[in-house]
Amino acid sequence: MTNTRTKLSNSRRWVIKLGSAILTNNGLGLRRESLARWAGQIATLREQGHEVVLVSSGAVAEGVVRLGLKKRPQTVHELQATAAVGQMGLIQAYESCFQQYGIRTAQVLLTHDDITNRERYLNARSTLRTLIDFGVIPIVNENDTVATEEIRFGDNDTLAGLVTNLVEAPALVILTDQDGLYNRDPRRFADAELVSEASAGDPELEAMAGEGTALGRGGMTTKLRAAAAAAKSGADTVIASGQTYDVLLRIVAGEPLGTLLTASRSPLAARKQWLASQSIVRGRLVLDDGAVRVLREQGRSLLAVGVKKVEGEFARGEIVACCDSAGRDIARGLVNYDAAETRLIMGQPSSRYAELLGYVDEPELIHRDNLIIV
Ligand SMILES: Nc1ncnc2c1ncn2[C@@H]1O[C@H](COP(=O)(O)OP(=O)(O)O)[C@@H](O)[C@H]1O
Ligand SMILES: N[C@@H](CCC(=O)OP(=O)(O)O)C(=O)O
Repeated sequence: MTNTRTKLSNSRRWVIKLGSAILTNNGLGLRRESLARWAGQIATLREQGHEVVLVSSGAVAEGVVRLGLKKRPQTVHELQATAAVGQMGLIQAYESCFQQYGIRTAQVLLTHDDITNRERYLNARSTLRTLIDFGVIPIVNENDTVATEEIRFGDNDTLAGLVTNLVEAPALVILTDQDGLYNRDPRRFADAELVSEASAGDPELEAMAGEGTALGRGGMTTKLRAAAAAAKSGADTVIASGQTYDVLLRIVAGEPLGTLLTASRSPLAARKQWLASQSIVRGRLVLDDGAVRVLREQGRSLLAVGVKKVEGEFARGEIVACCDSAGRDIARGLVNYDAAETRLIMGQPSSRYAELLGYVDEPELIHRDNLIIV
């Protein structure tokens, strides 16, 4: 076992992407027996203490059958309508598989815009994290009714990479119909060799990747891009075959299956480096001496009780600077409340947030994972 495989097996949270190529009967309906097998493995992972977020394709394939069509439609509006019909069946299939293990599931439909827009990003992130905290398995798919490029292209890999960032999972597994990334397309070259490990984002890999199948057309290119995106938040990616026996259990146990694409930084280090590189600071919080001390000396989160003054206008999720009473910058971080809300809760304990704001998001004003000392 390589060091990274061992490290990977210690990951608590896993994003697992199931692609059209293995999930569907050649684009006509879902492979329910395979789905039941993966659900069984995921139930075991949960018993072992792992958290799982699923990114699943298959809506169009299931819609094709439900609508009695002979083949996958061609036009974008027909694909969208077919996905809307099929998504019902997809979710129903997951719900009944997981129900056998007493596990609740939730449907989460996202577009890329939901993830790139800062505020919607934070909302999607809070919802997904809350679902995980509730012990629910989120089943994520592209919101095909409004997406156009992705549905035409048949790519849920990119979404899986973005979801990995969103839930800050240290590990992403992409299950497809090949054993992993080969040095060239194994469907076209019989002598293609499997790449067992490489760095995510290595430009040399793209040259090896070809197009995908007719149903899932992203092929290896989109999987490599997803791994590069996941690596930005410090996640390692494994690309493997969904047909391999007990594939998920074995990958999580650290067995060297498929292709491992490693991230160069840990998730926390990646986030802190991203924070340090951001130059736009939207506002300033003046802290009392006690707050300055716990931030600096104990690496704690910032609570509103330690804030004396709020300067500037900022939205939830933007970056603010924190300074001491003499005006010296001591930290910066992503703030959980906007400027008006922060003015209402400053100097107050978290227990009063609900009364002052009418609701509570997070108990911290800036969580320690989203804070760097400068
Ligand atoms: N270098 C490569 N290594 C492995 N598979 C490749 C490579 N280049 C292209 N492919 C193709 O990518 C396909 C998987 O991608 P895709 O059809 O998009 O699947 P999914 O629906 O799982 O996302 C494989 O069937 C394979 O033919
Ligand atoms: N979102 C769509 C299709 C996405 C898709 O096929 O992507 P992929 O599994 O990456 O080939 C669906 O559920 O049918």
